[in-house]
Amino acid sequence: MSWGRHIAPGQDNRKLPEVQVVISPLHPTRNSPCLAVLQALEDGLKRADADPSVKAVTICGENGKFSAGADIRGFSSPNKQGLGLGPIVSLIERSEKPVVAAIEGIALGGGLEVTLGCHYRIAHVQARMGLPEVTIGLLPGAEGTQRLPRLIGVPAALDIITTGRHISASEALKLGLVDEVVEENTVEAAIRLANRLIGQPLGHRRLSLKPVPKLPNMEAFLTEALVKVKKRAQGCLAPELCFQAIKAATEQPFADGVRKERELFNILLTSGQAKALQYAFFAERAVEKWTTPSGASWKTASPQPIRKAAVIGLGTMGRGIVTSLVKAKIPVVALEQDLEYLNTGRKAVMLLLEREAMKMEQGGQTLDFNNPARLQFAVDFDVLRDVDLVIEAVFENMALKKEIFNKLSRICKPEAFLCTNTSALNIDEIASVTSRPQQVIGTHFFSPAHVMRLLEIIYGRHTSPTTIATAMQLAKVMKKVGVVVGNCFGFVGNRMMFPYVQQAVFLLEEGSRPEDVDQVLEDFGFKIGPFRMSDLAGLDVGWRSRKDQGLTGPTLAPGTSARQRHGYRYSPLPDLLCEKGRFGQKTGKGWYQYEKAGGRTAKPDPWIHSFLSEYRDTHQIKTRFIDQEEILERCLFTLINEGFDILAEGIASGPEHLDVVYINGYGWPKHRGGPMFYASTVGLPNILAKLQKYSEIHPDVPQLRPSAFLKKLVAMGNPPLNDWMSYLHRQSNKL
Ligand SMILES: CCC/C=C/C(=O)SCCNC(=O)CCNC(=O)[C@H](O)C(C)(C)COP(=O)([O-])OP(=O)([O-])OC[C@H]1O[C@@H](n2cnc3c(N)ncnc32)[C@H](O)[C@@H]1OP(=O)([O-])[O-]
Repeated sequence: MSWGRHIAPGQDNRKLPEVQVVISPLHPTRNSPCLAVLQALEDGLKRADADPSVKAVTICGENGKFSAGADIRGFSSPNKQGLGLGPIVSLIERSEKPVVAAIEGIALGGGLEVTLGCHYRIAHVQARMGLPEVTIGLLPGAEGTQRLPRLIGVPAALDIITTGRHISASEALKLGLVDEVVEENTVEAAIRLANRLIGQPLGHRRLSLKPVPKLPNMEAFLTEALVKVKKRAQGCLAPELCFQAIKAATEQPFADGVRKERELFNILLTSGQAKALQYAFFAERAVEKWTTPSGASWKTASPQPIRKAAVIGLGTMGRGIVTSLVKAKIPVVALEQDLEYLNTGRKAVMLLLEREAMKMEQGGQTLDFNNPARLQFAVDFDVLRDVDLVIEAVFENMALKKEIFNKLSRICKPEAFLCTNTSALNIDEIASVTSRPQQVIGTHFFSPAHVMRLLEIIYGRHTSPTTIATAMQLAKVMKKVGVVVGNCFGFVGNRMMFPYVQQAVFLLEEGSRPEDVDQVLEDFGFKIGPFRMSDLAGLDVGWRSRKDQGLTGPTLAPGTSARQRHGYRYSPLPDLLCEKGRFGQKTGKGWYQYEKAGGRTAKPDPWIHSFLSEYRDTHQIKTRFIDQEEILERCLFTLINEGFDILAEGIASGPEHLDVVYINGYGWPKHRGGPMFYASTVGLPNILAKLQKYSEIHPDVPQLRPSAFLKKLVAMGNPPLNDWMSYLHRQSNKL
């Protein structure tokens, strides 16, 4: 090579790099590699600048990956490493020698900001880029909010910075974020370009010197954009502060914009939200490392390949599951009980797939689903003989599920895995009718299954580690977050949801209106409050389950008190609504009224208000004003209390599991880190004191009685969340 020397780490075989710099490793350790990396980058640049034989510089990453950005753990370390990156980006930009970034793999966060200091950027066709700081509660604080709008304009910069989405190399090229996309060796292409640039003027390539491209209606555009950003943020601070930083770029000179960016960054850094979001980032990765109380673990279990899968039942859940499998490129057979159901299901699946294909096309991807080798519809169980895995997604009915599993056990090849999509039924009972209980597992999908990320993976008494590992691998391939949990009624998610919804209904009995309760929980950050949720899901679902449990309906013993079951408080309100045909959105009436059956806009319903007051009169309940604090505490603290019981019983192996379930399956606001993280921020002694208070007022509600594990943790001095599980079996002499 003839162009002189450059900075190129990890390219020893090319005999080029005399100055070696690694920008940031993909797997940062907990120490402070960032400081070392920054120092090395700064030293390398200074040496290149001082050395007259160096004519141009190339910056690349190690092992085919440019950089995943700053070490996220560093933001909560005392020296806040990573914050010195801005001046280094400026140093790169000021270089009198051309600097070219060679982007391979990923360039995210601080990594992409480094490239914005470079004079040119070349990306490999497979590379992905983005500024995901917003997703961990921050903003691109290395001058990225000031440089990106200057490079690609305000609308595109706003989109990328406030959503944190990753973009492909082809989109980056279209936007002007990179100058060239190559299919060959990116570093060599960058070196070639650097060679051509030697001696050419660089002023016009220094982004800090460029104006932000004007829009004819910048003010109106920004006003409208802020409304959208706030709406999407649902109480999360970072998107709005990202917006403010970009707005500063449109109004102020570069240096002032950078000062504003720093000020906003510090607000975010010290906000509890950033801590919660960063906890959520690591929690999601921690649950991949599953273990069970019997000692099975991700470390020793190996997943089996799934070359062909089947889905039984093409109702709402089955359709979404088929769609997810097709998107994951797993050939799938979709089975229904007869041709009529099959045709309805087929139409619905094809519609979903067409919509998904359209969405994917916008991102430059294709979805092949019109090929019988990829997707086959059938009514005959015989077609299941060669599949590696079956997901049964029929109606929640134990007898029906057992019948199907018995059949599957006889028809499927011996090594095939049998999964049941259930939200509460006993996995062991389902497995008991098969000859291979070790290959039976629960896979609880969330509706709509092709959209929702959560997959609760429930192992039974006999489920083998290989089966768990295979289900986890399937979740990953389907781009879902698999969380391994034990077998109990409602598993983790629904079990914690029961007391939450129960409290919401009790609050109606005592004086609240559905819209009051929903508002408080939506203000907290839930995407949707419990009554809007119940209307959306359909009140009849819970009604059917309560009838099966003998809590209501014809099997209820005559003379049972209306508001008591088994000696505890019970509210018949949801049953009464169902008896009146108010099933929620599907019937146009539920806890709210809708414009029509199937309508989606919930309006407070005066009928419900008078129904509630008549109900209170009938049962001689004195209506009282219930403040927001009580609504929030009673709903959330009972949910958290159940979480402590779940941990104590070994149903989940750590609080992160519960948090990941709630964030990904139940609309819990991510910027509050999940219910157990939230509990740790409120303080366990506070939660305990409030539960004790409410439990004294409502002694007939066992869900308000504080969990023994919660009490123990408080007695042990309120340890930090990541130490909780180590206290499970320790003795406390204060109890
Ligand atoms: C003023 C300052 C300005 C700069 C701000 C920033 O740059 S903010 C940062 C902006 N950047 C981001 O927000 C990017 C965040 N990262 C990602 O989005 C993804 O990790 C990925 C797309 C890079 C790779 O996805 P994938 O599915 O291939 O792999 P995976 O996700 O399983 O990760 C593998 C392992 O690496 C770990 N780890 C990864 N990145 C970081 C990190 N930055 N830090 C720490 N750790 C990190 C991860 O925890 C896991 O560890 P484990 O469990 O093995 O011990």
